[in-house]
Amino acid sequence: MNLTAEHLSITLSGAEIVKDISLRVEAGQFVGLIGPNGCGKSTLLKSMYKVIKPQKGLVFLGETDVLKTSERVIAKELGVVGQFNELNFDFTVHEMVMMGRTPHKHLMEADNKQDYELVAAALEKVDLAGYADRSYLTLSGGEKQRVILARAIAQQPRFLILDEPTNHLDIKYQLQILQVVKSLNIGVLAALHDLSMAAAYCDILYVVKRGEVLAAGKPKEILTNSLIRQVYEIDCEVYANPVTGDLAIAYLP
Ligand SMILES: Nc1ncnc2c1ncn2[C@@H]1O[C@H](COP(=O)(O)OP(=O)(O)OP(=O)(O)O)[C@@H](O)[C@H]1O
Repeated sequence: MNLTAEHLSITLSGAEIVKDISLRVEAGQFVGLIGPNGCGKSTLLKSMYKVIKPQKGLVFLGETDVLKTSERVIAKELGVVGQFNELNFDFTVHEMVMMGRTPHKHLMEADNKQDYELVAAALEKVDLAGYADRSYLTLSGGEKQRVILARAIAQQPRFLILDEPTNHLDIKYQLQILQVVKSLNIGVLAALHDLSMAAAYCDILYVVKRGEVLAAGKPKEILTNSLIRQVYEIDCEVYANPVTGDLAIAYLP
């Protein structure tokens, strides 16, 4: 399933945070959104998953007009892993992940065998198989992040939006989470901070600065010394990692 944004503009408290952004993620593609703190990545993503209403523009998930369709209908197709995963009430890890099944069920419909299997499989995927009965509030930041991803996996979405999914994660789980997400083989739009990881996992990158798309394309084609300098105001040298051949970046003093 593909996702498109057409000419999105978002003004918050009088400031134009997202300025006429259009982007497209094809079915099965992993697309990254990169750019400095405060450039508007989360705001753009929130408008695409209906938490913020844009002043202008359209969002389509396949043929569905997202902004005109109910959250419940969208949630059958779209999974979201947001940036902040704090709760006021406590749930067990099992209950948290089971919430991913809600969009597929009628009101008061009991959880069935398939729901239980999907929840167990999702927890297995994020390496939290033994955590089902733990209280969510007692988990570390990285464990919480993986529970939220498990919830999105149990939801069986056809598209996934992720806002800094590797926040809080140590290197093992950063790699694991991106691999798990990639292995789902669904369209993914993810805001990412680590440029080398974004280059390694994303088919296409959109580079955002001050609410505008500065560049878009294949990571190896667009991540140049001059673009990184322009976006992040730092000096660097982009090179091919001699061990892996992947794009690597040396940040210069
Ligand atoms: N409700 C709001 N009212 C006013 N300004 C806001 C509001 N929400 C966000 N902003 C501002 O919009 C800008 C973009 O924020 P956003 O969270 O989208 O950036 P980001 O690119 O995701 O940043 P980061 O990498 O730090 O997560 C920031 O300057 C932020 O302070």
